[in-house]
Amino acid sequence: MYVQRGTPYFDGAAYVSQCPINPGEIFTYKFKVDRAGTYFYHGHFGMQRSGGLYGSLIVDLPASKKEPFAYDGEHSILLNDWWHKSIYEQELGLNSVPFRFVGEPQSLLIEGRGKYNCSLYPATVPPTPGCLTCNATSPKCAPHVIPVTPGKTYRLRIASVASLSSLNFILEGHKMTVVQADGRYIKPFDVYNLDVYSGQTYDVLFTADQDASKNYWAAINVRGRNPKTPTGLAVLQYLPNEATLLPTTPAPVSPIWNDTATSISLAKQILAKVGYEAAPPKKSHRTIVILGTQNNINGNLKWALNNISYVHNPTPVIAALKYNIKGAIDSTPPPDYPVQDYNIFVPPKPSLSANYGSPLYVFKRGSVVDVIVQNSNTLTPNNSEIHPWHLHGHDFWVLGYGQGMYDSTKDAASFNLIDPPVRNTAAVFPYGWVALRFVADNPGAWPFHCHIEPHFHMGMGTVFAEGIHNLPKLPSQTLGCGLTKGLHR
Ligand SMILES: O=C1O[C@H]([C@@H](O)CO)C(O)=C1O
Repeated sequence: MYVQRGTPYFDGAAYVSQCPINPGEIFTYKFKVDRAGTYFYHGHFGMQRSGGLYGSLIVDLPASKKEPFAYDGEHSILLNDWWHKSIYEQELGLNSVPFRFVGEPQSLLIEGRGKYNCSLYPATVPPTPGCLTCNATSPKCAPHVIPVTPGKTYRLRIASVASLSSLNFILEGHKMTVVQADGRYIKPFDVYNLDVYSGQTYDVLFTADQDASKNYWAAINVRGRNPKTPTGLAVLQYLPNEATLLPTTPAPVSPIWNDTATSISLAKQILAKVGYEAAPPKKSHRTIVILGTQNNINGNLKWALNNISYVHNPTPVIAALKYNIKGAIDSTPPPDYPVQDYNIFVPPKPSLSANYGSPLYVFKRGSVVDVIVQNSNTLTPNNSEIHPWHLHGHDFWVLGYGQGMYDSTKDAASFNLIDPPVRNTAAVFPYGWVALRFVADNPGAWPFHCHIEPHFHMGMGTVFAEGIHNLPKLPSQTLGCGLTKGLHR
């Protein structure tokens, strides 16, 4: 389980440690509700999120405070993708030689509901009886309904816990004003469709100002991957119309999946609301450049960062550092950005083999860190994918996006230091880079990883740590596995 704004123990230890929770065991998570906004929680291990372990988390402002925007009502819009194969089968495929990818999802879900055309089910597999009787009027299978009163303004709290898909959200015929990203204020801007990457949240406002005799579709489509999944649909119900009055219009269409330019220009429109979010420090103390590559390690398909494919540490990282447990963690420093002449536009050379590892980046507490994530070509020629990068325990400023190879002299000069958005998940686009700045001011050990569940599973992550010795005594519940066995201090 992962809580976005947890205590150092739980938004870090529970994840980084991989300490299993035994059946029947009661585990308490504490976290400080320190910022109003739209968040979510989810399980991270063994593809738990793909299996349905997630939910939304909404933190209201104290009664004495007001948002800098007005609305009459609000709805949660939790987005996800869904597979028919169990998470165990998916995980097994990812770990197998030859590799079997999870493939495109069977359905896209809005608030946990989606649909599937049962006639596509292979004739050899008898459909479940529920599947046969499912239709739009059966309450069990009906799409999610978003009721609105004509003329009123609503806040949609959109969050994506998708395992794989980058999604594009549309409210048929309605303009949306985007006011928050990842729970932080942004300069409001208007859109008719919005890209939402896994791990991101957006708060948007819209007014129910269309023909009130009809209902409308709320829709999600796949971006960034050649879609094989039909549009995910919910019903925007104009009261007092019946919820079962389905729109007669076709499912809304998003920009075509490989129109990266549109996604990049949308990302660049997202700027902080000045006066509500602080500007970043003008300089960083340390810059790390992380090259993400897809690699073949002894026949296994993996992702690697600077040639290291991340494997989880069997010992809780925080405990290993705090108690100096010998041999518990990889003491080799993470490699620097590898080969200067690396060509990001072609698949990695077979001679450039990656290795497994669990290196840690340890930062001085309070220091300002820049992270440049560089994207590259996968093992498939002419292919580079979107990766939403997510940092636990901190928000970062998104200083800039660029195409091609990052150039430290030229590109650093173009960083936005005036009003970059503050967030916790930012996409790196195909063949591009993204520059992030954060203050290492939250004692703990924090995963930094691609939020695509199979990609993290395949090694696309690392751990950032700071101020471990400033942590109080660790709760005994975080100890007990790996080399912390029997260590109850
Ligand atoms: O990690 C991935 O693996 C597949 C493909 O690259 C190899 O099958 C895919 O589309 C991914 O996103």
